[in-house]
Amino acid sequence: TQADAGPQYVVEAMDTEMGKDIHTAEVPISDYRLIVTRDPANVQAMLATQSVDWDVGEHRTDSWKPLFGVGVFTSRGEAWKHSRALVRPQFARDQINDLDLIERHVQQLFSAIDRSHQVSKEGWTPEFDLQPLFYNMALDITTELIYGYSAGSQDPNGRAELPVIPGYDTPDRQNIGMHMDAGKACVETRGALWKYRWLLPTKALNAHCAAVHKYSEWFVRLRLQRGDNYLSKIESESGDVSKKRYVLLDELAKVTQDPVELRSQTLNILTAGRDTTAALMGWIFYFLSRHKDVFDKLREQTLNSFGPYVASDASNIEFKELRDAIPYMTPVINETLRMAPVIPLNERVALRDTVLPRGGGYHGDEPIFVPKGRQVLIPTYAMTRRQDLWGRDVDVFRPERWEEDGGRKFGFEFIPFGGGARQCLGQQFARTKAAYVIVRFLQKYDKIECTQVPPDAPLRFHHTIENRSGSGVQGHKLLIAIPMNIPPSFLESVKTEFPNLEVVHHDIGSWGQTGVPYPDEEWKDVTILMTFGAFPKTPELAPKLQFVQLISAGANHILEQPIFKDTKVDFCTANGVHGPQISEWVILTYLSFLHSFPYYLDNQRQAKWDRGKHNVIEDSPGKTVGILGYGAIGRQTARVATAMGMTVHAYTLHPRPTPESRHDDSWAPAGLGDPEGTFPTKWFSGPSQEDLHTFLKSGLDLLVVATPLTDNTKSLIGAAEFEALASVGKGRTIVSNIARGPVVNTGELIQALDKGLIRGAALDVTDPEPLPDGHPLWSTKNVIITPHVSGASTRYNERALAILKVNLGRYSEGGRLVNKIKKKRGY
Ligand code: HEM
Repeated sequence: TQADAGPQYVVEAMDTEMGKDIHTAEVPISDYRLIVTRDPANVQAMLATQSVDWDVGEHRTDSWKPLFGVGVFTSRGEAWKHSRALVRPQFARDQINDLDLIERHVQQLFSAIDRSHQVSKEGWTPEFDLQPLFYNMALDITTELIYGYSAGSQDPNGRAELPVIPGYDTPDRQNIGMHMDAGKACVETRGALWKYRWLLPTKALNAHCAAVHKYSEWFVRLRLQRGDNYLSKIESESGDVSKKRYVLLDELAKVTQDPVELRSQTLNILTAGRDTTAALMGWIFYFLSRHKDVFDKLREQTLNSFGPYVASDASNIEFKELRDAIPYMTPVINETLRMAPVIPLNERVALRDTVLPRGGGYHGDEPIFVPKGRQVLIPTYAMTRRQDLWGRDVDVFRPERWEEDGGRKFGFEFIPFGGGARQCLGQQFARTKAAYVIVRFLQKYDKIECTQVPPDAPLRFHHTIENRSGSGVQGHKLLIAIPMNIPPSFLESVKTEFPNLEVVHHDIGSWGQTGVPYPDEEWKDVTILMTFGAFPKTPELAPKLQFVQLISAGANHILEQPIFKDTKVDFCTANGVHGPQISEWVILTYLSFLHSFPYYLDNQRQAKWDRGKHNVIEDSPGKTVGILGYGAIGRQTARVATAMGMTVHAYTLHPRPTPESRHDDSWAPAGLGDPEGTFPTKWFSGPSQEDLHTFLKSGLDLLVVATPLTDNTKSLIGAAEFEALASVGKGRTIVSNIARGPVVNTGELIQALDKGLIRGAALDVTDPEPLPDGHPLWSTKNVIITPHVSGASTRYNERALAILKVNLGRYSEGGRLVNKIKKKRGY
């Protein structure tokens, strides 16, 4: 679906188009018919009791085969039986739940967090996305379990050295995750377009398949060359040689020596085991961060059983205890899987003419005929959203439901791990791994806070095995072409959070530079660009470009660029970078007037001790600031002014009558600005001069001009407006312009100051600009002028990069980009 929420769409479509009590339907899709059933009785028949009549469809098997070969996950019929018999015994062994292995990788996860996210004095790390870290960790654990050596994605510098196989290049451990993800993305598109898959280009898919195969083949070759138990005896990355380790490839090679079979079976397990558990852990922490009561209860039980965190010692955590010692653990994991089944859609195909037990007849409770070849969609997600099965609070995350009535028993209405003949082989391993990671996390961290806004935004699922958060920039290339140094800590944190995003930085000479010293052919892979105004020579050179993050708060300078005008590329501004420094400038100059600072500074220059003006000094509590244009700068100014005891009046072009309409979802540094729009006590709006004057006559001590310069705002503040201010303010208003010079009519401003209609003017911008020598404004009384510098701050770059990071996160989640420019409007 457009919203990329296929599983939810199935529920909504069934509920609205058929009714909440209809659970099985046949739907025509283009030129074929599909059965959808969320009836556990039918699901049980297909997966278990009548499984001989059913198998997975060729969409699944044939679309996956190029990438992972024929294995337990990608085969049907006899080939599947053979595969299952080969790998199943491995999962019955306790050694597969190797807690030492998991512990080492959990420690690397903690180190990755510590490296990139400095803890504040209050003990909090900055906000970051855990999901990609879980993907890395799961990749490392699964590759080590399967091949003996981990991909080392969490700690590339700490990778164990590989032996040399003469004539074979060592495998590309750096990029295996990226190739798997990008290959999977191609496979999914092929699967979705199944009949028309021949329309799709195959070059990228072939390249990813070749890279994934080559990776696996290298280990298979090593094992076959060096013989039995070679892999399990190699020194583990911890340097521990004392214990014989479990390595899946070692064990499988005792049964078959066919290199293609070994490659395919191990890759099948690698894909089945990696993304699923990573996504599950992501969802668990998704819910824990939103449910403090659950977090606290689980943490209390964890500490009671295993004590507080000791980095070097996890030896008291036993496999069995993980299951039994923390009663709340299974309810939390189950409830997560109910709310967010990692595989929300499954399917089967009828191998022969057959029946499903329910869905037919007038009341829908009689069997239905299913002809051979008909595909049946099993919306796992829809079954765990049925109120009649789970209760009215079905949409609420409540682990306690699993503890009620002596513990909830479940059947085929809860099948996150499938069921029957093809039930997941890794369920135990996945649950152990998830429980172990939770225990170590809760031992180490006493709180976790969700920073998503709003925290209860709808869940988004995709039809494939993944949690949408944080993984969506895999295979992307970010080019940063800006005139600034990028702190290594920033690059490091981007690497950690978006491990498969390629980042290239060009420190171009100046803001004005339009070209990037970047060969034309290199542009072709760039998908994300950060710049002020440096673009490829033609849009065609960057065909994959998806979004551009500008480092400026405005976009006037790019409106005529073909890449802006003529393409669908999204553009985002750095709106919000200026809030803190410009609001400080506004208050600084305002207080300078109140505290007679220009007078005292002049005296100081002349070494003159003269208290002359002290009896006219004022302070600001109780005074009123009017903010013309309530955007990022205005909102931060309102925050500071409110803290000083001032009253805030806001003016916006369009009315903001409801609390929602006062919200602002553009970027602001954490804890700053006024995202909710709650500081103004009065809100004015309207396009006419009369509307504007109503605002100006509201008794303003300070008027902050913070509106963009457009044809409509040119000379917006002129003689009539100064009169309006004076009619109520009696000459007490100070006008502060931090917008653009032409918004205020310069000649009429000078007259207003001369006539005493306003008390003073603080101008960071003038018209003309730069203000020429001898211009009368220089010598007008009660004016403070600075040369367009209020937006400068040593922290500008840091904030611009923070916006980029927010947008990388949002883009990767498929979410709405922050500060996105509406192209028609131009800002
Ligand atoms: C939260 C974690 C996991 C979930 C939710 C999950 C879910 C599933 C589901 C729903 C199926 C059945 C597919 C079908 O009916 O066609 C399945 C199959 C399978 N899973 Fe998992 N899985 C998880 C973790 C793992 C892990 C960690 C491994 C291995 C290390 C694994 C190995 C397999 C294999 C080999 C199959 C194929 C079984 C067959 O077709 O015979 N899974 N999994």
